[in-house]
Amino acid sequence: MRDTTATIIDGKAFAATVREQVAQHVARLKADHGITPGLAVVLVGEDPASQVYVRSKGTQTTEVGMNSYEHKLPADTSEAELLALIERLNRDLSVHGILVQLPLPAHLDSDLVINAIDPDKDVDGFHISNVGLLGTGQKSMVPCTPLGCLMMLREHHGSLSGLNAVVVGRSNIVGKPMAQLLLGDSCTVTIAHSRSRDIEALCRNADILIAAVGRPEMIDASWIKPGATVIDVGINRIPHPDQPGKSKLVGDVAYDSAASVAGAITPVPGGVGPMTIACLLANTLTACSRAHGLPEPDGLTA
Ligand SMILES: Nc1nc2c(c(=O)[nH]1)N[C@@H](CN(C=O)c1ccc(C(=O)N[C@@H](CCC(=O)O)C(=O)O)cc1)CN2
Repeated sequence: MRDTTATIIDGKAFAATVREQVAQHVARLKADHGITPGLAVVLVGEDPASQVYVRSKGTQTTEVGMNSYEHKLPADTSEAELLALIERLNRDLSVHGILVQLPLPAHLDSDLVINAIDPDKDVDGFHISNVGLLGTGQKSMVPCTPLGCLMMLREHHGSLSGLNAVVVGRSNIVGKPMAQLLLGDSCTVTIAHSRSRDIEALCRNADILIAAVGRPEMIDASWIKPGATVIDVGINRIPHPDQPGKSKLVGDVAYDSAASVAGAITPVPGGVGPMTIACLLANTLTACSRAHGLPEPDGLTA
């Protein structure tokens, strides 16, 4: 083990700079073209974490000068009602971005709902057209969490070309698009998952390790190559070890252990999470610029 500790990649501070850049572009869009980007967020049901995220999205959208449209629907909303709302938002010219907060209640088919969103307004980048465009290296809307990770990696490393990147987790919303983005930046990419053989050895080969499995503190120092950059996407609430009845937020990485070996690491909270919403604002600005045939903001897309 090295006796140094890792550089902390401060996602909270980075997200503030992204929001500032978005705000400056929005001010220019208003002043020069009389355009205000609009983001519609749809929440179905009362999942407490989703309510917090949706509130935060609304507040941050208005703080950067965009219009925020919140649609809160009851948990028993039918698929037909939800699809009708999406259709209305697709046609609404004041709405440039549409996001349906996940997870949806179990009776709703998430794939069907997401694929009903106009791909040009799909600021989550989850629509099958955007998935295909990203996978073939074409211009698309890019999922917010992986985009935030990529921005932090580019800022920390400069070029990522030729680096070994291991993504632990193969979800459609983080693992797979993250791997595509790293490939786009010329990394050598491995996607590891629960069935991977000797997953620790795979990870120890990584110059860049992305943890996106949703298992609290699964990855410790013994999985990490000395000096590697570790990006922790996990957000897991566990019982607080010292305060009975309270909970604590941890990532997929055992932070103290990992930080003793890694070269750089994102904390939880305050790492990837804040970048997710900042990138949602960046994507809304991108969608608005494209809709009006205006140049896309530099440094805010993949
Ligand atoms: N339609 C979508 N649904 C969901 C997404 C998404 O990108 N699109 N991602 C997650 C939830 N999420 C945004 O929606 C999100 C999660 C976490 C954070 C965040 O800032 N986390 C903080 C800690 C917050 C806390 O104390 O609980 C941090 O990590 O510092 C922002 C957004 C699932 N659904």
